[in-house]
Amino acid sequence: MAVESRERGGGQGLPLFETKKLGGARIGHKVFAATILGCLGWIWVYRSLHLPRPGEKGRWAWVGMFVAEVLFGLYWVSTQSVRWNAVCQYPFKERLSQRYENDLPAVDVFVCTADPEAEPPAMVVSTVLSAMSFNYPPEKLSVYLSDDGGSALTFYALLEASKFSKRWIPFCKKFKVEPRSPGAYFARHSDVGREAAAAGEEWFATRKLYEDMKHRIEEAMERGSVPMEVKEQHEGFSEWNNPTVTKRDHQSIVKIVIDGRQGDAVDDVGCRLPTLVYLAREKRPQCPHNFKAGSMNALIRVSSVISNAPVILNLDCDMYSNNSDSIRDALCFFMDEERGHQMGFVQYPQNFDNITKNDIYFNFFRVFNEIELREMGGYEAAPYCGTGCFHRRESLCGRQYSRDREPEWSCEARTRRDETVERLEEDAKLVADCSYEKGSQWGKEMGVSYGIAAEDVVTGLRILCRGWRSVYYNPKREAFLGVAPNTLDLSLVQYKRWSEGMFQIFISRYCPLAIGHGHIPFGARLGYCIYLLWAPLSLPTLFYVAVPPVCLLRGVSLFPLVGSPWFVPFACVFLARNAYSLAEAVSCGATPRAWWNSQRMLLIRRTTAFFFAFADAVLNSLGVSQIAFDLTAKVATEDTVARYEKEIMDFSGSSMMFVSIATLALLNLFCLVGGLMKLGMDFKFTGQMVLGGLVVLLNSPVYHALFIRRDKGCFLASVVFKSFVLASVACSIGILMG
Ligand SMILES: O=c1ccn([C@@H]2O[C@H](COP(=O)(O)OP(=O)(O)O[C@H]3O[C@H](CO)[C@@H](O)[C@H](O)[C@H]3O)[C@@H](O)[C@H]2O)c(=O)[nH]1
Ligand SMILES: [Mn+2]
Repeated sequence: MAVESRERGGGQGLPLFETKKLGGARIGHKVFAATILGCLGWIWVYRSLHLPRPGEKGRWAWVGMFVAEVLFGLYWVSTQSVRWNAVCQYPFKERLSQRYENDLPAVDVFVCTADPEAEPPAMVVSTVLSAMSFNYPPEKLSVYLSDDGGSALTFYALLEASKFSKRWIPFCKKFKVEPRSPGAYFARHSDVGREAAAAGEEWFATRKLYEDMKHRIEEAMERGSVPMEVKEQHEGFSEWNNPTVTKRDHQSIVKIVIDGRQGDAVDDVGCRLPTLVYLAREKRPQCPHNFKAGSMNALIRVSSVISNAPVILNLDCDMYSNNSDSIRDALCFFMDEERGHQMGFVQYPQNFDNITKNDIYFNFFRVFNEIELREMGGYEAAPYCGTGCFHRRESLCGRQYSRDREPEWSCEARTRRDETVERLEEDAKLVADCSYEKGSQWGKEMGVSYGIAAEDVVTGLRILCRGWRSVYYNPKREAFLGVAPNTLDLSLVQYKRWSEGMFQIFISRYCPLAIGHGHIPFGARLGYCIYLLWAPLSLPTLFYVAVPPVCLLRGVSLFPLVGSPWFVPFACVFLARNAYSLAEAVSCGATPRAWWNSQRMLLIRRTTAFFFAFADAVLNSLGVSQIAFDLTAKVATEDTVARYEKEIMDFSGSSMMFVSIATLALLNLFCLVGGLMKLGMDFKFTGQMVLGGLVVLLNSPVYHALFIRRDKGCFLASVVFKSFVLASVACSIGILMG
């Protein structure tokens, strides 16, 4: 097929994508890296030469500082692996359509949702509608919604969306609407805008239809049930007739809501509609369902029965498509005649449409998207990040890459064009049953991996180890936009899941330092470790922010005298590292204030989420605890949203993480004040005071919430009480020991 099509023209022989190396300040970076490395060595020499002898005061603190500094140093070295190989990708979708417009492969889009309360169905179906209206031949497009909430309300919302799509898709195509999520589009464009003026009546009518639909869905949500007359209209609701059907206990439900093969599946202007499928895989209390990984695997199998497209796009339910050409861009990487055959997956960055100017919770992965992922892409080993990712079905299903196999783009021979809908649904239900996976390779060699809270990253690594390559593509116009957590609690819970999952990978047999020889370049494997080691990084960080302040109270000096030559490397590392990270963030579009906020969030994450993740991962590996998937809620009360938009931190929550945040902040404050009173401005302690002073400065919103603010986003009284007690105990121990 490839040869034949190429002859049809379309810039014959020209590649479908180009990869360009990003040059930039390479020499400057090398000088910087060498300087830091030199200084790190200098610090280590200082520590080993000045270690207090056994029995001397502060020996253990010194040993701890030494170990922490060695670990920070090594970690820093690994972060350099993703700072010298950046590339930029340029797909040529015009060439793609010139050469292959009639032979484009079918694409299956998977959208996962898990809970109608945390993930409102109105939002979910907006994402589904954005996927249905991709600029792509509809007969080759199928959209699957996996509902782990097993909720009739979500099914109802999908039915509503299928009706609305008949109006929405032609509207999008006619007026070249972007983004094609109706929720996002109407939120962004008002009725006095240019768009409304251009489309006139039709614009208002479409918005009215959308708002009525949204209203009906939200009303059903509030009532907690689907309207009776709707239930009677669609036999699909009979699945929920049995009162024993609950979120955690129900049979497989598969409903082909739109069957794209049928002649009558057309929109308001007579164009074909894409296929639309609702899936709630079987759930039984005694049967582990493996969270999102389990739902992805059920989707892979169910879709193989119904449409079996060779390309799969995976989206979280909040990640709507912001660019209707993303499929075409992604296909350029898979279909390029030279290099396409080895591409296993194409990852787009995760972006959000609710980031505030100074990004108080450091949600926006700016440097990660603009620098680190581009570098991983430079190694052709971009990680799979769970959403916004196009997969080749065969690589996701566990197939080894082989040079000799021609890629198979046509739908598999086993197309079931003539099968009835009922038959397809019955067959699909079988593969969505719990029993289907028993004793199989699903979750192991096939599909998305089980047992690790970061199922996406480990799955990506395993695909790379089977010889496939991966691309990271970061287009100018964001391809997908989602909802970032808007409270501290949500953000920390999310980071806890990520860091725990990633550390689990590090201690599993898929540790990238141990596997991937010959498949994944060493630099990329080291690059993976940056994230996989988040959790253990909490230990030296906790030491570094808890022990020096206590030592200050005790009068134990941990840093060299200001003015002595030994002070130079400390100052150098501190200044150069921060200046560099500030410059990096600003060059990626962050405000200086956002950078400052990011430093606070790094401190908070490392001392809370990462630490608890570390503890849980260790317990988990000992078999004491089980992995969990704490969903990130995508809705919040008005009060919370208002605080988020005003960039006021929200500390409400009773988790131990909040106790840790407040305790560390208070400890540093008490010790700094105590130390200053006891020691005055002693140059021997300047280093410690500066360190403590910085921690206090970073924590200013914490003190504000502890002592001044009186709104609902403050710490709970119980958290305040516990942290005062803990901080005071730590200080007293310090004083007594001194
Ligand atoms: O049992 C479950 C739990 C979650 N989900 C879905 O998984 C997606 C991601 O969940 P979310 O709570 O939004 O987590 P995030 O932290 O935002 O997710 C990131 O991190 C996860 C791994 O930790 C990846 O699975 C996600 O794709 C990635 O976007 C959502 O669409 C959920 O509906 C399920 O389908 N079933
Ligand atoms: Mn999410």
